[in-house]
Order: sequence, then structure tokens, then C-alpha cells
Amino acid sequence: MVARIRYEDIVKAPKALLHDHLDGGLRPATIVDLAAEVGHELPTTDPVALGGWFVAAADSGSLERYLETFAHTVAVMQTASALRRVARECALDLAADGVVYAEVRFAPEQHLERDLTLDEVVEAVLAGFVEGSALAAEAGTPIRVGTLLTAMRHAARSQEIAELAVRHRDHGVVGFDIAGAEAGFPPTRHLDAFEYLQRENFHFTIHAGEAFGLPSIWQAIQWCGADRLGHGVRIVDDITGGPEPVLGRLAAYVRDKRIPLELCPSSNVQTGAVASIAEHPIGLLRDLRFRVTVNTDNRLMSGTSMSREMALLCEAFGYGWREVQWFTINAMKSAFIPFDQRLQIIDEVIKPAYAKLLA
Ligand SMILES: O=c1[nH]cnc2c1ncn2[C@@H]1O[C@H](CO)[C@@H](O)[C@H]1O
Ligand SMILES: [Zn+2]
Repeated sequence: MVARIRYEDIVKAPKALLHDHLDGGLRPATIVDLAAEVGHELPTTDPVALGGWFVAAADSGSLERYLETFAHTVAVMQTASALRRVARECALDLAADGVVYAEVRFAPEQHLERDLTLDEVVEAVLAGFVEGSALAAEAGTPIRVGTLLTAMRHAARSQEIAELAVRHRDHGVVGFDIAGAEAGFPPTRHLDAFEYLQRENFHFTIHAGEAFGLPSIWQAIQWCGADRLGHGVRIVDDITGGPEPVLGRLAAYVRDKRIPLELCPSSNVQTGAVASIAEHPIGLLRDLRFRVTVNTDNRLMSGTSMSREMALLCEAFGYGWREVQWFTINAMKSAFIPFDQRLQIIDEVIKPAYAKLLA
């Protein structure tokens, strides 16, 4: 056991975040403002009550019901100015929470209800991240934000979204993803898109092994060629527990290849993938030295932040700065930006800060 670490110190410590949804992280007050502008009806217009509504509604025990709450955030993100504002505030909120590197994802195809084109949607979000990052630097909390473009797995636009991602690769889009309900929508439905991305030497992650088990993880890696797994928590189904855990062939492959797992503890409890934080397989996966990373998934629906996720793990598993640093460096090593830039953040920002905390 280590000495308990203080929450405000976790906030100040540099953190890296790989799995955060733009449409799952709006400020409740912003939703209220934007909904009034476009005439969208909300469950309540009191920001505090609205924040509580999202957490309660997402606390359903089912991924499908959890995803229904996004109707209200997506509805207010249909204009360039709304997208830009949401992205700007996202960068600011993450930076204020001590996140120094973030990859934030969203699905452009869900933002075409008014008159924007796919490219205009992406340009508005990228502009918002640039503005937010500049404001964060001025405030003394510098952050670098990369964007991942998500295609919805039940839809049929993945090739188009993959091409969109590649088109914007030199302007802030660093990768591609697929998301949405997992059961019934295997990643191989989108094989053309993944093969195209590989030919373009581009990076992608796939939501897999969250609500559905090993077949989805196996397809994501062995058929689709995913660089990382969004969640991937069900990889534990291929590990026989006990004092000397035994890894099946897929779990061994994931560990041997150092395939990053984008674990999202609070989100998993809400969707019923895991019973509680204390029972989250992150403890076992860390002990077995998988390439584990800690993520927020949807800060609004989980009422969480990167610091809160770290604090929950410290409390449940007795982790201290050594483990927080390990999760952070794992994430930074697994980022989709160029290797030299990842190393620069590790060597110049992360390691010096944790050296002080560990001293
Ligand atoms: O944990 C998750 N699993 C699967 N899909 C998700 C999760 N969180 C959010 N989304 C989906 O991704 C879309 C783009 O950001 C969201 O609109 C939501 O439908
Ligand atoms: Zn997700």
C-alpha cells in the first residue's frame, strides 16, 4: 500500500487520454444554451439537474440504453458554431483537469442534420480544438488534442469516413475508430475501410470487447488490423484466473504484441460490462502487464474526468504515483501522433513531473 494521494495533486499531475467522445463530454450548461438556440427539448433545462439526468439515464446496465442518451448531445451539435464551441470547451476542460495529451473522437456522419458537409463538420471541430488549446496554453495548462473520426458500426459510411480522416490527417485528425452497439455489428462489416486505412499507413482503433466478448476482439485484431482496442476489457474471458493466471492464445497475442487496451472503468460499470470499479479487470490486466491505459469514454454520461478515473483506481486498488505514471506513459506510448512527438511529451512533460511526485 502507498500513502493516499490527494485529489488536487492528481489533477495537477500530467495525464494522457486516448478514449474520450466529443459528444459524450459536453458541459450541461452548454447543452442548455445550444438547445435553446435550436429549439431542442431537453429532459430539464437546469444544468445541474441535467448533468444528473445524463448520469442516471446512462446508468442502465446496457450499452444500447446508455447510447440512447447521446440523442440530446448530438441534437445540439448540428451547426459549425456549436461544434466549434463544444470542441473548444472540451480542450479547455481536459486541460484544466491536467490532461496534457488527448485524442478525442466523434462521428461526423451524426452531425449532418442541418446543412453541413462532412468536411465542414470536421473543420469546425478542428478549429474548436485549436482555439481551446490556445486558450489553455494562455491559462498555463498546455494541452495537445488530436482528433479521431468515428464511423458508426450499424451504418454503412465507414469507407467515406475513413477517406475523410485521411483527407484531414495533416490538420489534426490522427486516427479512425468505429463505435456504437457492438452485438450484431461485427467489425468485419467495415473491412474495406480498414484495408484502405492500412494501405494509407494510417492508424485506427476499434471499439471491441466491451458489450460483446472475444470474437469481436479477435476480429478487430486479426481481420481488421486494429492498432488499439477501444475497451477490450473482455480479453479477461481468455484468461483463467487463480494464483497463476493462464493466458489463452488471443490474450497472449494481445499482450505479446503490446496492443493497447483503452480501458474506461466508470463507463464499464454503467453499461454492465463490469460489476464495480473494485472488480474491474484492470487490476488483473495491470498485474499481468498488458499495455493498459485509463480513459474517460464519456465524461458527461459518467459524471467523470481523467483525474476522477485515476482517483477511483487509486482508491480501489491502492495505487500510487508509480501506477498513475505507468498508465500515463502507456497511454502516451500508444498515441497516434509520430513517435518522436510522443517521446518528447514523455521525456519533457510526464517524466519530470512524476519524478517530483515520486521524490
Ligand atoms: O462506450 C461506447 N461504446 C460504443 N459506442 C459508444 C460508446 N460511447 C459512445 N459511443 C458512440 O460513439 C458515438 C460517437 O462519439 C456516440 O454518438 C455514441 O453513439
Ligand atoms: Zn467509447
